[in-house]
Amino acid sequence: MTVKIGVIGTGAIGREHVFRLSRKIPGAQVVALNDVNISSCESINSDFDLDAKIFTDSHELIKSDSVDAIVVASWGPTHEEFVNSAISAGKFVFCEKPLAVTAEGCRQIIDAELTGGKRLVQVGFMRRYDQAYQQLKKCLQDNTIGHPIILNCAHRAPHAPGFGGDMAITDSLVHEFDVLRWLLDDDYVAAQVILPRKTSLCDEGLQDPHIVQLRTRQGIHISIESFVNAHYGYDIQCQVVGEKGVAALPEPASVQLRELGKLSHEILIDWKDRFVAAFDQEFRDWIQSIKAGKANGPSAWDGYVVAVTADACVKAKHSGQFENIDLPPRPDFYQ
Ligand SMILES: NC(=O)c1ccc[n+]([C@@H]2O[C@H](COP(=O)([O-])OP(=O)(O)OC[C@H]3O[C@@H](n4cnc5c(N)ncnc54)[C@H](O)[C@@H]3O)[C@@H](O)[C@H]2O)c1
Ligand SMILES: O[C@H]1[C@H](O)[C@@H](O)[C@H](O)[C@@H](O)[C@H]1O
Repeated sequence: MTVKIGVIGTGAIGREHVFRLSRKIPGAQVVALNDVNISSCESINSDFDLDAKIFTDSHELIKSDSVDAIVVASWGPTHEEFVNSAISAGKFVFCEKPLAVTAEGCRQIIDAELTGGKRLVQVGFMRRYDQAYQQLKKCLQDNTIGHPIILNCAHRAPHAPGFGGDMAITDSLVHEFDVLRWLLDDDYVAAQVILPRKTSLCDEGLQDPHIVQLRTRQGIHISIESFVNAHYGYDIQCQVVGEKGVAALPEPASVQLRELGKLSHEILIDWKDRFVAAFDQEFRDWIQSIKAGKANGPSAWDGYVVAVTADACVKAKHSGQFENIDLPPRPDFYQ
């Protein structure tokens, strides 16, 4: 069986996903494209030698009989509308983060899925599929370092073009908010945001970096440095301090060089290169889950928890205080 896919949003990541679904993932075929910028769909068809039908109306693409499942990779504020439309059409939908830009929007998606009685939504939290994070999780599950007590993490990117307001939290740190609760099998109860001296090497008016502190139900203290204009590279760090040892996320493999009086390693620059294998695995799993008839990756509930966490962090950034993260009980549907 080939899963026929329609992709909404063919910008930077939409283009990447069309490429991987068409060239790398068995059992998938991209048959339909939609973007407000039609020329980006046309160039994808010609660059990847595809013959996908270009829809000018995203809702027509979602309803089309020729489309089995939808990938939403458009601008964040459009996600909620397209995911709800896919649920109404009874179709599987993979939605890039964020699931919705408000926690309330995520909650409504959960309600729609619960009413339909079937898990259809997967959210694009690809770090769970990254081998380095999986190795770190295995180390914690094996109790190698005892109970985790403190996490020291960093999310550094060279530049953040187009970033404004609180996007370092709502657009970037959402990856940490998802992957760390998955890593620890825990949930957050409170957040505080500390604002260090601003870098002078970013757009005027932007606060960068941030230090986000999270407290979990088990009492674990998490500190995440978000520095999205760090210039030197794309660098994701996660160190877990346990009762009897320390475990750190493995670095991406790179050749160790000794030359001209230096010992060096390359550091990646682009997020696409850091998580390429994770994106591939995420889509392999998604296609398998569609064939099996039930979405099983990061769920609408996970998208909701992340949105509640991001809201608390934004509030904490402006109040300077610890803010509570209040979650209702997780519905059995998402266990
Ligand atoms: N998982 C990840 O690591 C990751 C990486 C990058 C981006 N993303 C997410 O993917 C989404 C897209 O990001 P991007 O970097 O590709 O942005 P982008 O700006 O390059 O692309 C967004 C595309 O959406 C299109 N679009 C906007 N409104 C639309 C609408 N109403 N209908 C159809 N198309 C519409 C735009 O024309 C554009 O082509 C964002 O939500 C972003 O947070 C996730
Ligand atoms: O949209 C991107 C993407 O999600 C990357 O994985 C993340 O590290 C960036 O900071 C973010 O802006």
